[in-house]
Amino acid sequence: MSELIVENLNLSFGGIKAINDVSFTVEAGDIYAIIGPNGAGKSTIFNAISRIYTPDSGSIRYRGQELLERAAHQVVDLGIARTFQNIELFEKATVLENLLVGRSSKIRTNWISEFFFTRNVRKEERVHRRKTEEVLDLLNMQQYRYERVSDLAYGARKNVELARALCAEPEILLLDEPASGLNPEETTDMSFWLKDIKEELGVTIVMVEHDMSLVGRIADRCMALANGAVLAVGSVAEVQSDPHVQAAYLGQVAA
Ligand SMILES: Nc1ncnc2c1ncn2[C@@H]1O[C@H](COP(=O)(O)OP(=O)(O)OP(=O)(O)O)[C@@H](O)[C@H]1O
Repeated sequence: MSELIVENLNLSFGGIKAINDVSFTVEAGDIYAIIGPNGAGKSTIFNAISRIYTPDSGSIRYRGQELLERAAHQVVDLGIARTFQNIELFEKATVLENLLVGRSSKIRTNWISEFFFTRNVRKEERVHRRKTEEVLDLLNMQQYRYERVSDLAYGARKNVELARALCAEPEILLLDEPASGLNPEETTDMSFWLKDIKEELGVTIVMVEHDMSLVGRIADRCMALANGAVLAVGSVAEVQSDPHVQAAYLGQVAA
């Protein structure tokens, strides 16, 4: 089943055409990789899906619903969570506190019941804590629970960001460069976490990634972009062997 259908997306910043008639489809349960050289438009696509940017034209349908008719907070409520290229966490807060922030889209009680700390609030808090513990277990992060984010190494902070996105119980996870800044061992760990998230939680993953070793290991489908336009779509092997991709993307990386 198609989970996300992007059609004829166009987005310009002044004279720069960041996205040029981009269309692609993500099937439910897949890991879908978006690759391309710097400035290709990868993050802009994520920002359009999560409604930070409004495209000039086109359509982004998630399970049949037009996302361009929704505001950013509604996109999260629909089950789409994301991470950012540059880690965006509350640095002075603990890991657990950051994860509880990830639960905010699931909070159903209002400020009056919270003020009086009613039974519903206590019950809801238990559910949030249980969910965050499940995520900590899944990503093997229990030992970091009470650590301040600012005290963690970079690789661990990347995991916290992933964990926080998972705490929203998403159906689709948009990951902007999950392996950037990670060493080879951490990248291997990340590939296992992402496979677990796909296989154990059934979450669809769309990831922007430069690290082709990670993409090759886990992506079911791949789209290559350059200058805002689609160069090739297919399996990772098909996309990597496409002559347009080799010229535009791999050529630049090798240069
Ligand atoms: N807010 C913005 N204002 C103006 N131009 C922007 C803005 N965001 C992106 N761009 C431009 O749009 C184009 C696509 O940028 P984008 O960040 O999507 O590329 P990218 O493929 O994610 O690159 P990278 O791999 O370096 O992150 C670039 O030319 C970029 O300079």
